[in-house]
Amino acid sequence: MTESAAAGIHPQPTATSTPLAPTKLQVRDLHFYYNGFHALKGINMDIPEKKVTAIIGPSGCGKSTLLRIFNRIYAIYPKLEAKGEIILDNENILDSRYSMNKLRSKVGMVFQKPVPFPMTIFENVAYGIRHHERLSRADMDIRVEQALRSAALWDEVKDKLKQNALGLSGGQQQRLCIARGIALKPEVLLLDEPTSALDPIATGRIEQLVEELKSEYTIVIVTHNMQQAARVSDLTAFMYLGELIEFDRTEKIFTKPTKKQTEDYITGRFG
Ligand SMILES: Nc1ncnc2c1ncn2[C@@H]1O[C@H](COP(=O)(O)OP(=O)(O)OP(=O)(O)O)[C@@H](O)[C@H]1O
Repeated sequence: MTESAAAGIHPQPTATSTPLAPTKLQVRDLHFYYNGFHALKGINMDIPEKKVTAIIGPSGCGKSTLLRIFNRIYAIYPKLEAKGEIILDNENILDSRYSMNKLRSKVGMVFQKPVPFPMTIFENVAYGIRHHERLSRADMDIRVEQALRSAALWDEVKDKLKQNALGLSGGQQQRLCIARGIALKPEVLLLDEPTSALDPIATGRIEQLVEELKSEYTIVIVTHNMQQAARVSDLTAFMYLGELIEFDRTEKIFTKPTKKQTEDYITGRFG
């Protein structure tokens, strides 16, 4: 074993790159089937800790499918099947014995459209925490405030915590959903096109937030927006027809991609 492998630092699956950080999620020969349809074909990638990894590619290439496997959302549907391994902290999260509760506490997810619960701003954040932990009233107040501060929303909502969350703007709702995810203190945060329903100002705030959050969380973001991938991510994965075509440092993907398909996509020749 090499010294870096022994230290848990795995090279990215491209010949030229050197690892940015220890690996947090190791994807090994991952295949995914929707009722027999082969949607992901032998994906291998090492996602580094406390960095932002973007997944890009044309519609239908499997970006969201891959992201959702990281917290096993598919497991609730009987005809969906994943094969291969995803190692998180030395354990295979695809193993049916791996506890879903544990996975939910380690891996948080934020969806494309913000979907606050129809309850107060405070309760939106507190709800998930209550499911996992018993906290005193005072401790809960602190946790909710911390989460809202981390999501850069506290100053805007601190005087209206008892108001219904549905009264917030779209951008505020999305930051509330991020606060809800952060409140459980996950290690990995999955963002599925988190700004596609937002205006440019709200998008800018979320991008800034992603930049701030990466000091504490391993972030994986799916985006249709290549400029966004270039702005926020350290590494970019380009997918096409269920395969991982190229995965490297973002700067390299956008300036000197190795594969022709990547180049064609980033220069707008297809997709
Ligand atoms: N529930 C499903 N049942 C059957 N096939 C599905 C299902 N969801 C996705 N697929 C198929 O799997 C493939 C990958 O879909 P996925 O949603 O992961 O792509 P994507 O890259 O995220 O696309 P988009 O950018 O349009 O969101 C596509 O061919 C899609 O039609």
